[in-house]
Amino acid sequence: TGTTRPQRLLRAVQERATRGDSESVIAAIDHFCRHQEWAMNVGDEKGFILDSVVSEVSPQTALELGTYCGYSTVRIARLLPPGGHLITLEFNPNYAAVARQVIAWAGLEDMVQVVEGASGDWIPHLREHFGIESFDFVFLDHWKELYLPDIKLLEECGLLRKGTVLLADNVICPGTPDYLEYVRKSQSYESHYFGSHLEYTRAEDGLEKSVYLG
Ligand SMILES: Nc1ncc2ncn(CCCCCNC(=O)c3cc(-c4ccc(F)cc4)cc(O)c3O)c2n1
Ligand SMILES: [Mg+2]
Repeated sequence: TGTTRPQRLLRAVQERATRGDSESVIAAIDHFCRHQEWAMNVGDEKGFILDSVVSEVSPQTALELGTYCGYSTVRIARLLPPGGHLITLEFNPNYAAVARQVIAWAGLEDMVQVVEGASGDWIPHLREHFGIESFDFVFLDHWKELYLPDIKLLEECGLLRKGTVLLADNVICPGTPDYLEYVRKSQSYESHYFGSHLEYTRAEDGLEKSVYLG
């Protein structure tokens, strides 16, 4: 019994961040992970790269696979253009419950939909359930071995369009070798690697940005 790490992270947000101020929520989580307990958020260094890609794409429709505590959800949602909307899939109901509260503390609940369940089960139903034609932006941060099957599923379901930008976390650590090989070799993608570090550590990691060419 006792609290879980996500619950302790949420308490740090509620104690340190200002309601409605997404920057203070991001700072509170980074402070908690750097000075109290490491957690698998994309973090501030890779988060800066995520911010620049989201700002460049300025997506009306965005999908995140793997919400965890909602840190990257807040980073993305705070940069969406007017009318923009983010759907984030989370497998673990405890993580989803914490993420909803973190997103609400940041005042971003109107732009975000946290959906509980497995990516593979939900992707085929996103169009009918949420009226999504296709995604402008997809952030991959869930089970590393599901990155490749899930983008193939997104392709098959017609949820990617010419120019859709995929951004994948952890392509070095823990690593997603089959995904990397696929997007770098496929004629359907234009890929670029952004070198960085595993969140809150000096270990090597990075983000792979892949534009779907149709
Ligand atoms: N199917 C489905 N659909 C939807 C879903 N939503 C969540 N899940 C389950 C995903 C569970 C968490 C995924 N994330 C990671 O595992 C992760 C790990 C590290 C890491 C850990 C230890 C180290 F020593 C070094 C690096 C760092 C990261 O940045 C990571 O993102 C889903 N599954
Ligand atoms: Mg990650």
